[in-house]
Formats: sequence, C-alpha cells, structure tokens
Amino acid sequence: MSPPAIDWDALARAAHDIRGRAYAPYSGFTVGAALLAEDGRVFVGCNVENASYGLCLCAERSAVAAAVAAGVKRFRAIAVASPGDVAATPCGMCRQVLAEFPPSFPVRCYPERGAAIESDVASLLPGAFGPSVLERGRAKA
Ligand SMILES: O=c1ccn([C@H]2C[C@H](O)[C@@H](CO)O2)c(=O)[nH]1
Ligand SMILES: [Zn+2]
Repeated sequence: MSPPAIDWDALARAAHDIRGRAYAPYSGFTVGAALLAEDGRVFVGCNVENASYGLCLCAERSAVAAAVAAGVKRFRAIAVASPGDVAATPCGMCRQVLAEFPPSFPVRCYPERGAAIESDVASLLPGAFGPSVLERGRAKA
C-alpha cells in the first residue's frame, strides 16, 4: 500500500509556526522547517544564531537533529518557511546534511508571501559527498 499523500499545507503551517521560536537576533531572518518522517511524524526546527556568527544553526539542520534524537532517519518531505516574498532554499551546509539521509525527498520552500519553490534533495545537491566516497578512500589507504 502506498503511503498517504504529503499534506503540504500542514507541513507549511508547522514550518511557519515554528519560526516564532527562532532565535535570530543578529540577522532578524527567522526560518522554520518541518520535516515529515516516513512514519508520519513531523519534526520541526528553527534557526538558532550565536554572537559568534559562524555558529549559527539553520532551521533545516535543527529539524534533522530533532528527528535523529527521536530515533528517526527516514524522511518523506521537508517544508521550509522564511520571511519576505522570495522563497529561501536550504544553504549548502543544510543540503549536505539532508543528503546524508537517502533516498532523496521533496523540499518545498515557502516565503511569507508569494510562490513556494519545490525541489528535492538530490537536485539541490548533485554529486553530494557520501559514505561510498569515504569507503573507497579508506580501501585505498
Ligand atoms: O535556508 C535557510 C537559510 C538561512 N537560515 C538562517 C541562518 C541564519 O540564522 C539566518 C540568516 O542567514 O537564516 C536558515 O535557517 N535556513
Ligand atoms: Zn542551512
């Protein structure tokens, strides 16, 4: 039996709602993410900034960490909500972290106003670095 259709409206709402918990005193750019697990659970995350700017944690990685801490590593979809009228797609670091958990799944990015953008993890990071590359390197060492 195929899994139920992805309820993007519910995911978008969860991503938007969790923006309210973001800690973004430096950029003022609050982001929320809602990650749908294969088992139907939804894990949310928000960005967490730091006075040491390079330590800022994105919403997407925060959602992945929440899921993994709950024992979940298989995902069906992620919705990302950001401010303004242009959808923000995941940064390079988040693309690599999402690609750690194959198979690829759809990514929808929702601005506060305007059109959402839909892509998927594999398209966002073609040629991702992964465990097979590590293995081949080790075998040669
Ligand atoms: O997809 C994105 C893009 C940016 N940010 C965060 C990082 C930083 O806290 C702020 C500005 O870059 O937005 C995310 O959480 N997700
Ligand atoms: Zn990111």
